[in-house]
Amino acid sequence: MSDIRIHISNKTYVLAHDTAQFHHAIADLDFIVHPHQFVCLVGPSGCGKTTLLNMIAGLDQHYQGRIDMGQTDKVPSIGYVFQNPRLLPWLSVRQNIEVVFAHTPPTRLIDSLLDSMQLRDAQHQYPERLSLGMQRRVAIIRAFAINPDILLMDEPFVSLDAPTARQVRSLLYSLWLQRPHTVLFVTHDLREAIALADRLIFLSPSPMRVLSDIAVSIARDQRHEESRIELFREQLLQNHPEINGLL
Ligand SMILES: Nc1ncnc2c1ncn2[C@@H]1O[C@H](COP(=O)(O)OP(=O)(O)OP(=O)(O)O)[C@@H](O)[C@H]1O
Repeated sequence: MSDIRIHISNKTYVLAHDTAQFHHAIADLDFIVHPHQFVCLVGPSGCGKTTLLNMIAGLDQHYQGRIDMGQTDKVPSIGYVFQNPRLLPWLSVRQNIEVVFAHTPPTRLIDSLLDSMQLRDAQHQYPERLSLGMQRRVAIIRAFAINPDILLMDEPFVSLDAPTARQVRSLLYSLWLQRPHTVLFVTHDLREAIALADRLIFLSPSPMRVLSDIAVSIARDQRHEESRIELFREQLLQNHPEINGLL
């Protein structure tokens, strides 16, 4: 696995109600993601974060620029956890995970992921019986199960209550430590970003570009300490006036 290079020189949306007008979503966005890095993208609502993830996932190809996954011999595999867990209601938890495999699903891997996300007992339940936090955990397992070259996560804990968000975040973090993947994780929550990331990329309002690219220096085994996270956050806001008022 090599670096992922993202250079978007221009992304515009033509407006549906008036095709002569357009919205300039992204301009000169440039950054590199190193293998197995956990990168959080932080920016104001509507700045273009989901647009960028969709472009990386290949769901939106209408832009000028280049996204280079560094692989010429095979199409990179991409895991995508959307804001909405997008589970199929007629399939059980386990079947919702197995559905991503074209051939025989890897039983032991799925068992291990269900254990990591504390969902083994719920594996035969259907989505309507699950809490939102459980549904989000299933979506995370489904994305990890294919062992993707890059894992895209679009505010996966949005609209969870604070204790549930903390629980799912901590499960995700432990899973990622066991199986370190390259992650691009979108969030509005600066404390969440600091608790998870190797690197924080702050994005401007549209047209979106990189405002700051900051390494998180807190040791991995101290990320559960809220006082460490808060201290880092305060220093960050003090030392980087450009990100004040962004969120
Ligand atoms: N299909 C579309 N047509 C026109 N404009 C669009 C379209 N999709 C998104 N936009 C606009 O592009 C901008 C970026 O949207 P996007 O959803 O990528 O932002 P975001 O940063 O992910 O927002 P949020 O944090 O609120 O989820 C917004 O102004 C949005 O209205």
